[in-house]
Amino acid sequence: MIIAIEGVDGAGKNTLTGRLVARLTDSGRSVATLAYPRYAAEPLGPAMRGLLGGDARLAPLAALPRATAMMFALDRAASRPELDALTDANDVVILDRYIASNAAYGAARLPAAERAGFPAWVADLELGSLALPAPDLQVLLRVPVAKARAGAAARAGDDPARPLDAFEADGGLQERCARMYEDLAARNWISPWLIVDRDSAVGIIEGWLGALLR
Ligand SMILES: Nc1ncnc2c1ncn2[C@@H]1O[C@H](COP(=O)(O)OP(=O)(O)O)[C@@H](O)[C@H]1O
Ligand SMILES: Cc1cn([C@H]2C[C@H](O)[C@@H](COP(=O)(O)OP(=O)(O)O)O2)c(=O)[nH]c1=O
Repeated sequence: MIIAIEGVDGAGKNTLTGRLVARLTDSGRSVATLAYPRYAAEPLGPAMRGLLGGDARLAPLAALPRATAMMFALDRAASRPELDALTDANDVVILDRYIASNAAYGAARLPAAERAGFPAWVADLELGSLALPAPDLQVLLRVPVAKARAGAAARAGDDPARPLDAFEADGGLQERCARMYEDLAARNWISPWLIVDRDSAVGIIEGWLGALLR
């Protein structure tokens, strides 16, 4: 079973993923995780990092939301053997971001008139052309954008190796993204969604999984 954790930068996806792994492991489930984008995976990882980090050589690509989204989608397509192996070997695979990140961030980067149609473009590309598996459950970790931004900024301050990237530094983008996520979750885009906050997230997700894995 594939669960995707989604939300704006600094929402707490990585923290929640760790807590879920601990809780599920304690209850005897086998769990694996995978985080997208896969910065460490050649050949696309360094390009995605450069694109988000403002590498001037990639500026023409970074300026095009569809080109940027294509890069993230191709990273997922290239991860398919790893994703399939993890899915086969475990009860639960938790993904820290997946296809909906492209729908939310890509739409948020487009002019308003092109936004509404973008999630369908992503679904056609990733579920259609690239034949990626739909997640069984998508979790929107809902945190006020100002709070998430403060978390991302604190993390960047604590870790010199992790400065804010171009998307994280753009407050307007994060606000539009949060609205896109609300829209995707409200209409259960490509699969069922759960909306949770930081405090209740682990318990609610565990409850859902208990029913699904029975
Ligand atoms: N449940 C929580 N309660 C309080 N702080 C949290 C919680 N989850 C995450 N944080 C803090 O918020 C910041 C961003 O968390 P992180 O998990 O790295 O977010 P993301 O993976 O969504 O970017 C970190 O400083 C983290 O310690
Ligand atoms: C996985 C993915 C991420 N993104 C964006 C969201 C983030 O702002 C950015 C980087 O992902 P992020 O998870 O924030 O990586 P890290 O926290 O390790 O730097 O890429 C997309 O636009 N589409 C995608 O498919």
